[in-house]
Amino acid sequence: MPKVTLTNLRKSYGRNEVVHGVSLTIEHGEFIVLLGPSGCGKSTLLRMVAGLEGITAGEIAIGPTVVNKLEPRERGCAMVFQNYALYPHMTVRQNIGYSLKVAGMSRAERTVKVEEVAGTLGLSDFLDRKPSQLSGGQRQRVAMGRAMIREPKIFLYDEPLSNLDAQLRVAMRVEIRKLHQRLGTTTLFVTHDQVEAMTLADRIVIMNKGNIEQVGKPAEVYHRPATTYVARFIGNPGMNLLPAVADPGTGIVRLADGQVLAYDKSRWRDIAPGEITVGFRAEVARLAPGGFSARYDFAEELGSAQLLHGTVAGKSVTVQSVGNTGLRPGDPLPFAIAPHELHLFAASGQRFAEQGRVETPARSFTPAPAPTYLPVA
Ligand SMILES: Nc1ncnc2c1ncn2[C@@H]1O[C@H](COP(=O)(O)OP(=O)(O)OP(=O)(O)O)[C@@H](O)[C@H]1O
Repeated sequence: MPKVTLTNLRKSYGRNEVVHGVSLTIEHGEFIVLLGPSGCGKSTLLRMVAGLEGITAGEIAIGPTVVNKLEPRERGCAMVFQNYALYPHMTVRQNIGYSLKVAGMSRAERTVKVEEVAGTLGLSDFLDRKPSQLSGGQRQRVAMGRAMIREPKIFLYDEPLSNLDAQLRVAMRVEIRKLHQRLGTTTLFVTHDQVEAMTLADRIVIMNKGNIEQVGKPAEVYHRPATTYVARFIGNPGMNLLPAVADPGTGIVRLADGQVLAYDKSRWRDIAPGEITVGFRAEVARLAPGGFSARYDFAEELGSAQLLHGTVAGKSVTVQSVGNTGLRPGDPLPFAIAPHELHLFAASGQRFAEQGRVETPARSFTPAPAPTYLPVA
């Protein structure tokens, strides 16, 4: 499986530049997710790799070959679209086998290959149905089968799960991940859904207005967001971000309402005194009387926990709690945050530099005690 190298890739429509010089290497066999809000240029980037859009400047290489001038079919990519793009008058068998037929493969050979791919995707019982007789998830599997049968060097997915209901999306996510484990095909997957990105990707590329904001493993972008944009975009809810004034001498930050938070002074480098943004995740705040305090607004029930929404220094904050708090709107919402859980960003939105190597926090894991069995009498 080849690697894909994008070098300083630009795209303009008329005078409007929508991709501003993107460079990215997708390693051999890697699953990369392009993530960003609507209009950030992720589909354009994918379509440029596929050859469906021309490029304005820069270079795309698949393996050692620069493919800028190659036709889509010469690039070895197979694309799966959001709307499936199946032929409605053809059966599942014909849809999956169509590219082999066009390539002149015999009927007998085609039958073997189509049945093999259909088996992999759990479609064996539907081969003689038309797309209109299938569920959304089954149609999407046919679309994947059509891509797979060409044995592409690269899979390109453009929001393939957007038209599916929530449960089916989760099921298809698992199938796509398993398929990737089995085939190891280099994959570029576009989505605006950060949960999809976190669960599927080897590495996530977070895009903002035609630029790459951060590239990293899911845990990296979650635990060490490079900018406030990433901090807000990744995680559900996104990171709490509050404007503050830093005092690097004492290692505290002061919010607009005068409340202070202490950060880990030994960790952060080059914190200039003055305005910064301080961030923390909802799940690291502990409800604690006498701690830092917000005004309680309302709660969201998640089943396993509650998200408590409040206001501090005129900004919204969200903290997680387990169990019923009995709080009423307007009550104080007191909580504490350990200094090492705070993230510090410059006024520009860039994360401040940290000392040495900072590991992604490891979750402690305590094995369950071995079960004890009563002797059978
Ligand atoms: N054919 C076109 N002509 C002019 N502008 C275009 C064209 N295609 C896309 N754009 C613009 O390029 C920008 C990037 O579009 P793109 O479709 O890549 O975004 P996206 O991140 O994939 O968004 P979405 O999730 O909504 O598909 C947008 O501002 C869009 O309006």
